[in-house]
Amino acid sequence: MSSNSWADVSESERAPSGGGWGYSRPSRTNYVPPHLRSRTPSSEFVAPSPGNNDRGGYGGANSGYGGRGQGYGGRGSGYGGRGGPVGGWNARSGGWDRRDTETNPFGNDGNADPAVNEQENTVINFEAYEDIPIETSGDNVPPPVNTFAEIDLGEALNLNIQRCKYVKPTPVQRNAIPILAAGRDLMACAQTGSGKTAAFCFPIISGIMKDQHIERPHGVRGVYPLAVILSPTRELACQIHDEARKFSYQTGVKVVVAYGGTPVNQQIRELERGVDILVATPGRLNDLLERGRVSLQMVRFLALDEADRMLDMGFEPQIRKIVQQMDMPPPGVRQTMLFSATFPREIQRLASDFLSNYIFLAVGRVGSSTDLIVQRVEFVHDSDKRSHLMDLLHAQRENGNQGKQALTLVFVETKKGADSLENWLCINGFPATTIHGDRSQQEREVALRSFKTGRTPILVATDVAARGLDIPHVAHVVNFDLPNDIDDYVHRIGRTGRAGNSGLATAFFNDNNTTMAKPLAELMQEANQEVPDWLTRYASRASFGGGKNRRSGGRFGGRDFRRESFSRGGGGADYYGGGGGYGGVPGGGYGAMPGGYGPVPGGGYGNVPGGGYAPYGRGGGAYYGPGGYGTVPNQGYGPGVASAWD
Ligand SMILES: Nc1ncnc2c1ncn2[C@@H]1O[C@H](COP(=O)(O)OP(=O)(O)OP(=O)(O)O)[C@@H](O)[C@H]1O
Repeated sequence: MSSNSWADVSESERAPSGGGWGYSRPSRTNYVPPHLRSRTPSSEFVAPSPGNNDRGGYGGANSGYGGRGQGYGGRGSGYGGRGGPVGGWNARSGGWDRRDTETNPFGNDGNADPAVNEQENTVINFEAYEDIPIETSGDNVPPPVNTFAEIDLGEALNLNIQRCKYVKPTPVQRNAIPILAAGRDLMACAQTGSGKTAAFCFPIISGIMKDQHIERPHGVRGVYPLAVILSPTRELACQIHDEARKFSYQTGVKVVVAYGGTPVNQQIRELERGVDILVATPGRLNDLLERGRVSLQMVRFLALDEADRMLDMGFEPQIRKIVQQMDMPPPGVRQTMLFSATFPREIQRLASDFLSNYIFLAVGRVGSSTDLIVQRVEFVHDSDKRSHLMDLLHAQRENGNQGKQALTLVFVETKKGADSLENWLCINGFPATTIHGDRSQQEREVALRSFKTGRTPILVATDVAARGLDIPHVAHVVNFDLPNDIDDYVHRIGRTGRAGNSGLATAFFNDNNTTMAKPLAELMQEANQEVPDWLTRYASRASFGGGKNRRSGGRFGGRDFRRESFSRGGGGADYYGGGGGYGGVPGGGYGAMPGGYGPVPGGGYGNVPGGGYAPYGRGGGAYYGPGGYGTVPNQGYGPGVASAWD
């Protein structure tokens, strides 16, 4: 395969000014870093508005869109469009070289010296990613790469990739990075835990590194990030910030995070020390914009992580405000990238407002869960849920599956329910903590740390922890209360089974969840999971079939909505690929389990021939026997096999 260096980008895609990404490249002396700028006596930065175009706004004479001197779209030296960057590498030594003082984000494991880290990342099971169906649609899609080396990311970033022990790109990285590196907009859908964060961070960081002399407006106060990454939750924003700091270590690219629930002035001070990449939650970013402390006029890269959530009803107005009503360059000038594991069709349609001539990428079946997660669903009445959970936890404990190496994440519907369940678990000898929207940010952060370190190996959470969080050793996700939306279920269970590892997800289902029966049964079937007969029966009852199944078409999965809108069955390969797929679980999948679950007559755990989930059936053997979960070749939790329960 030919290399996909940025130097290969076609002439027509390049910025008209010939200046890399179309940025002005004034002499270094013009550049004033924010921390110096804020010290100069100057007028206050005013966030541009339609009636205020004289500074920084669209059409302004000096720095606005269409401005002739230095502005976006300006002739000669303007921010005149996008394209693959050209020109040499840069560690951003002009302006704010902070490499000497930068703390090492790799910490003690660290390994700031990549030579120490030559060993392959043994955590990721790359076999699990072979044969994964991939679909791209859009014009002139850049070809995928097989190695990071094929992409011209820059030496400093390559060293950090080594420090992270990423040896090979994951499928979403193989496909998304060349697309983004070529300057294209992207809507990318890839399964939970498959490495989407790096897929959008790498091109952003290397894109910024490529620009030697980005000129930010000076003489006015304000902070001018070059990239904005938005995340729906504070914890996820922090996690992306931590990751991005590792990736940008010693590159001179500065990453700052801003999120609610913490003092805004502290964040403003941090921002004023300089920012290239701003990771933020929408509420806090709007606050900063309204205060006139941040300007988006220099933004070249916009990434929405969990993009479907960001454009869902709750967040959409805030996102529109940030992206369309402030001073952010429009689509086509900035580069926009949307990532999620789920992309309902109506959200895709909405999202297309933010994109320009974009490529749609689906890695795996859109909105599907990964085969790496064993999914079980049990019929449990509300009144029995606690004792049922207790049974599961006792079983784990008896099998030695607890503590730091086997964390359990329990999802509930309400904040009150979370507190009450946490309390009950603690009273009953299971150290637990909780995270939900009624807790202070400090409490949330303490809880998450306590869970990650295994001090409290059970975390009871609302949906605030459903998306994006990458917590090693989450071995079991329990949907104590099922969500009302199948996509939320996909994200919740995706807290386990990450980066090629196996995981277990158990859902408690009862008559309150009938609308979920059909989408849940379909999802499980798609992921090669054993669907209990009783669930199939629920799913087949017409009155229960509706559900909040937002998936497109008659077929489970969904795809680029443009294809569905514009072609009727004719064009395009079908990427669903059938069978096989992600986990490649041999032998009919996990626990080809005769007998049923729960209330099914003649079924239930205890009746699983040859096995049974201790303490329900202590026979050992085929399924959840003592000594480990299952005997699925390569992937299972059987004795002697590296197990998520170790
Ligand atoms: N190329 C790689 N090699 C090894 N490990 C990787 C690679 N890329 C990512 N990872 C690791 O895989 C894990 C999952 O990555 P990440 O959190 O980006 O997943 P995601 O696709 O964003 O998941 P979600 O949909 O839940 O947000 C992380 O621990 C990350 O460090």
